Amino acid sequence: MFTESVLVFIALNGIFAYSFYAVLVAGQLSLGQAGFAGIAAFVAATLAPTPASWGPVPTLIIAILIGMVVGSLAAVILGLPTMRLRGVFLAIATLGFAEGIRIFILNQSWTGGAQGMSVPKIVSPELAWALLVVVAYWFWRQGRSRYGRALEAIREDELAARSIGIDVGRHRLAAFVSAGAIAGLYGVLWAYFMRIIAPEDFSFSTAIDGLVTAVVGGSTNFFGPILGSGFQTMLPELQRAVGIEAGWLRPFISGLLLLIVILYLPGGIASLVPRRKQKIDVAALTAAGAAPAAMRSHPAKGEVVVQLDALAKEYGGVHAVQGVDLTIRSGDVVGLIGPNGAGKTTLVNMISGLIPPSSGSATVLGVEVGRTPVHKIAAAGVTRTFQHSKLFNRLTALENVLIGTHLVAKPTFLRRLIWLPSARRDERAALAQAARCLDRVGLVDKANVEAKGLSYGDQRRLEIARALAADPSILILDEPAAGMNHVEAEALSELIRSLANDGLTIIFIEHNVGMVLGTCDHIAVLNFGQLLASGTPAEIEADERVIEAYLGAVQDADAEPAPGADSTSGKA
Ligand SMILES: Nc1ncnc2c1ncn2[C@@H]1O[C@H](COP(=O)(O)OP(=O)(O)OP(=O)(O)O)[C@@H](O)[C@H]1O
Repeated sequence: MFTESVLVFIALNGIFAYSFYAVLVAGQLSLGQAGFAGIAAFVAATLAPTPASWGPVPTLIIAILIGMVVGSLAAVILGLPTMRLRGVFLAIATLGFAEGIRIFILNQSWTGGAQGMSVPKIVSPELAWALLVVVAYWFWRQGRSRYGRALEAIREDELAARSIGIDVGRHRLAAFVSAGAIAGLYGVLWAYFMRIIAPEDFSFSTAIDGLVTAVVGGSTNFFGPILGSGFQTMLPELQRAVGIEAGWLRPFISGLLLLIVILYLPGGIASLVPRRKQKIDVAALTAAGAAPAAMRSHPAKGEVVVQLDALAKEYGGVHAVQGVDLTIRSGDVVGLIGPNGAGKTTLVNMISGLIPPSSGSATVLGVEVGRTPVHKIAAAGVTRTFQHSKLFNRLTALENVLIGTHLVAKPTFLRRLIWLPSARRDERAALAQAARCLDRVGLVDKANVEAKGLSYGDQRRLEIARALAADPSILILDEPAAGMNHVEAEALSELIRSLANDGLTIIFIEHNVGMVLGTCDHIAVLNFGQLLASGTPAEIEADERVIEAYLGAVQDADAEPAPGADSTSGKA
């Protein structure tokens, strides 16, 4: 059953599946890999020397290098214009590209057209498996590196990843290029094993086979593609061994399996293999006080950190924010209050760079927002939480916060590949930073719990810990006390004050007026998108316009709770 070709095919299909895995880990669905493999195989087979002149192994090494470079270049050419596409749109665009390549190869004389090209056979099972192990090793080491975590964050929630400071476009392109390089490697190995290559070897069905292998094997575990390939390649062999000839059986079982995996086993076959969960003794880590990650410098107390001038945002005819002038100074706790729909979230979305203003200007930590991408504003020192929690739900609390250290942690992937002790030190420093932040919000004992398993109040605190992990100068909290009980809200208020005492500037939206009055140095009141009033809590409490537009309504609601008028939690 394990003939030479079965062994080689398991390895080759595994390598090809890794080229899908490379982008699936970042949540991208690409079908361009067959095109990358095809162009790489034909170019390498044309340009590489013959075994007669250079010997078989050097010939193959040169062909592999050419193939990987060609595959990467093809991925860059396709990736640059398509990296903004998501889901099925990316799949269609990449599929179109791959088909274009196949037709191009089909119509060239140097490729032999439909007849294809003959190539010397050099690849042996040992060699194919050695290369599969190298590729698997690459993804194993990638997994728990800063780069690997960033890809995971992008897959789980792209917006949250951006607000943590991850350059999503660059990471997605990097993942795409690695997919191109590995597809190129596959193309060359295929060519130098099969003796003859034809454009049909790199068709749509080849891409689908690779994708199915990666998905069935599992795209959240580095050994998934090997399991998927073993399963997919062995299926027809098993069929033959038990004497079933039906040719439709393999595609039928593959299709069925794909359906089962998508519906019931999102982690693929790999998720059935029991895995040692990375349980981390956070308490020990916090106590040991490992070397801190590279922290940044912060503005001096009282320095202007946010300057809004005539800031406005329009949605069609809706003036969500109109002509807001506001100055925020370093170390202050600033509360944003106002009725539902007053424009509070729109305002903080502009400050954090999530949406550009329609007019006016906003300078945040010296950066002009509107022209600056979110991750650069995060890099300048602004992190945030969201009105509707944007945690990475399938990851543990600690993993969530660890991703939050992206901006202050050092890149470790390449050093992890060669086991440099400095990479381990930097990973521990990032872990210690994450542990400290969990400790700060009182979640150390929940470090190893998945985010989706936490209570609502804990999820809110976890989002704060994740935002703190980047060592920001400005922390924006959008309704942090929503869903918290009285005691939890009080603890949160204390946390906010203690963070401000450490020099952090905090801007927070909250409907719990008592908490806002008791926590803030300054309060800005928005009404119908305009700044109704701004001042100290005492000034705001005594302001007739504020009482009329907002505080009066909140007090009435407190006296007689009515549906939809929740003064303590607001809407989540
Ligand atoms: N993407 C959008 N498209 C169209 N209108 C929007 C959009 N986002 C916000 N708005 C509108 O802008 C106005 C301000 O909304 P915003 O969410 O900023 O208010 P808010 O004060 O945060 O309200 P809440 O307290 O309910 O969260 C509302 O009328 C809202 O419907």
